[in-house]
Amino acid sequence: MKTFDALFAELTDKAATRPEGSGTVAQLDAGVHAIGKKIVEEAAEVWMAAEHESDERAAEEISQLLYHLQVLMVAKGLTLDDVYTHL
Ligand SMILES: N=c1c2ncn([C@@H]3O[C@H](COP(=O)(O)OP(=O)(O)OP(=O)(O)O)[C@@H](O)[C@H]3O)c2ncn1[C@@H]1O[C@H](COP(=O)(O)O)[C@@H](O)[C@H]1O
Repeated sequence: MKTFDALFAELTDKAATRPEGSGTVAQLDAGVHAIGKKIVEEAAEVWMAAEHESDERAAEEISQLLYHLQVLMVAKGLTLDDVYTHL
């Protein structure tokens, strides 16, 4: 099972190596504005799933929100430590 830290390492590598067909690379190329809009969309989906759908659906939407937050971190050049220091 993938962890938050392992996903971040994977996305950081994708940004550096830019493999063909990577959705992450496409999002990074779209830029911070587009990634930010995706985060807002995913956050709304988390809310709706938590209030109206199953726990499994809510967990799935949360995983997608975490992914998009990580894409934004990579786009901004933020590290895990930059965030963890505020937890
Ligand atoms: N964990 C994720 C992940 N979660 C969410 N997403 C993306 O976020 C989208 C979720 O969007 P929705 O379900 O809201 O569907 P949608 O609105 O139709 O999506 P779009 O049309 O906006 O793409 C998915 O379609 C994926 O594009 C993810 N994309 C990739 N990963 C992981 O990131 C890693 C790198 O992926 P690639 O860069 O694609 O190789 C791999 O381990 C992947 O499993």
